[in-house]
Amino acid sequence: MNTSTCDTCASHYESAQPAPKRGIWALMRPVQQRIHLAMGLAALGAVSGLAAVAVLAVVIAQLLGPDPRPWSWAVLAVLLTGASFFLRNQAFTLSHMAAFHLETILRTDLAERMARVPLGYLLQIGTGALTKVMQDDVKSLHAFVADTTPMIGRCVATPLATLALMLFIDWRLALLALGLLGLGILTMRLAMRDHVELQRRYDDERERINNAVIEFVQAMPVVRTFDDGATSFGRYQKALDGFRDVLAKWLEVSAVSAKISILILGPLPTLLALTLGGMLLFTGGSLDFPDWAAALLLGTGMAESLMPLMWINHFIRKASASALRIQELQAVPMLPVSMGRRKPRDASVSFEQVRFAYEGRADNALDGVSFHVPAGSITALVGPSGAGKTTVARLIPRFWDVADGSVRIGDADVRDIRPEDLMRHVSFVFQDTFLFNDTIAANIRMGRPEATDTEVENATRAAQAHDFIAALPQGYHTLAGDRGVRLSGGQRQRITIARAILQNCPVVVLDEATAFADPENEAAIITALANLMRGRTVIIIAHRLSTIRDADQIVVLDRGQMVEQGRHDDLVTANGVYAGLWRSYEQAQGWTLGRNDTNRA
Ligand SMILES: Nc1ncnc2c1ncn2[C@@H]1O[C@H](COP(=O)(O)OP(=O)(O)OP(=O)(O)O)[C@@H](O)[C@H]1O
Repeated sequence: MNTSTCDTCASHYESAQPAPKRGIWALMRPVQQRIHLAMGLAALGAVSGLAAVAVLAVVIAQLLGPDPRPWSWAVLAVLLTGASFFLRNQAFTLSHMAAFHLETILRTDLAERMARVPLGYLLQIGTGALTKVMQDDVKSLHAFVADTTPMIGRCVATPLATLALMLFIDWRLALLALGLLGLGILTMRLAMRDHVELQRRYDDERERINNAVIEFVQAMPVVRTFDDGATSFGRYQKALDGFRDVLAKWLEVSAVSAKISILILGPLPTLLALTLGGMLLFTGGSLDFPDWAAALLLGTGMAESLMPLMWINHFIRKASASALRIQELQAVPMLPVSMGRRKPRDASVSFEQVRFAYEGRADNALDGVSFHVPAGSITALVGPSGAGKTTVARLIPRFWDVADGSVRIGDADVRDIRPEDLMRHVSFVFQDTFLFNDTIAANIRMGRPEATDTEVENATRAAQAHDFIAALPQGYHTLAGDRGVRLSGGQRQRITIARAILQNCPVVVLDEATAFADPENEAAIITALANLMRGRTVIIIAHRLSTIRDADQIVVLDRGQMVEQGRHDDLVTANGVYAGLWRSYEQAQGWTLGRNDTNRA
């Protein structure tokens, strides 16, 4: 993206920097030392446990010897067992602390990034996908660091340490146990053949089910008005069938070998092999009883200690997928923060040769758009659907940055204005009003946190919202938002207007604010908007052309270009695009009245 027209932007999009390392281990780097320590402690705990078993074998040897006084060895076995518990416990405490720390780091980092990536990007990916990454994926990484990393330490250390001890005790029995272990690993690999492909298909099918469920639930009100839900339920059912097929295939491919590997890696086959092999050596006189007992005690668990690797692999894959999604979000280029700190000189707004294209679109959404909005005047953006009106409105608060040209407020390029200053100069009333899960007063106060109760009430009265708020069970202290009271679309809009009035910015951008209001609400909203617009520079998108008849200036857009500019009467006389839109608008109004008249007749 070209930022050359921005005078003093110090930083460029971060994508210009070399791509950082990807993957789960790269993401865990901030807590890497603690994780390594946790893995080391877990490994040491496993080795202590094995050492305790080996010492028990010495105790047995002592008991069978000529002078049976094994007490000091018994005490050592107890101490080693205690040490094993302690080290295991420490490893888990450490890994859990690392997990919490990593979770805090990731959540803070993602939240800070989300505050700086283009708002338009957030709109594009949608809140569902964003929530999944910030909640589920971060949680899955937490679980991996907390529970799986110490397990990896143990799984690696146990078979190695057992093998070393076995080799020390009797190399022949060690080789016997190793042979079984090899056989187990071989069948395990057989069970996991085609695993990568099947896992990919499994993940895909799961994703399809998730999407089908979301679609099924979200689209329910729409679907049910057209059919009985059979279409979307059909898609859901199909996704379930696909999932079942993958599972069946997986079972078919791996069931037998998985069972065999579980059997081989279980303790019994090794026990049996070591008993029979040991018996032969013992009766042949080349193995004494204590060594045999030690090999039996140690070797039995060697193969079994590999079993967790089967599911650890699954955890690593799951956490890696989460890590990649988190890193994708982290890689979104952030809007450059201005070092210029320019302040707008006045409340005028101008677009200068603005060109802008949405990512992935070959055509320009705006192409060379220039217009000037003098301070304190009202400019209406008009044009057919897809002309670029919303894009113009969204470039002012930097939902995106322009590709060429500039958007200026009081002669300062918006990219040179600090975000806080931009917020202080421009307020926005968009269609999709969002209310936080907090009291109505707190929602309005977001416009100016230090505002007094009287100021909040005055703004609310000007926004025609005081009466309905006062009538709510807890008045201004009623909860709004997700878990709060249900407010109508028009009521929510008036709360947003109150927020903007309280914010008291010299420039106001309105996006079709009255589009969905019912007649009663509409009258209230028009009064509220008139109060908001008074004395301010206003840029308004309104489909209902009657509301903008008196605008100081109408900017007519068509296919991303400004095709006309002027006052209503002049544009109607000019008989161009606006005149056509106006005629259609009047006809639509007339059609409605005509129908009503007919009905009445
Ligand atoms: N997020 C987006 N990603 C890709 N293209 C987009 C996006 N938003 C808008 N567009 C495209 O940019 C062009 C201008 O869209 P814009 O929403 O600004 O038009 P509009 O005049 O506000 O339309 P409407 O009156 O229907 O809301 C259209 O071609 C549209 O398809």
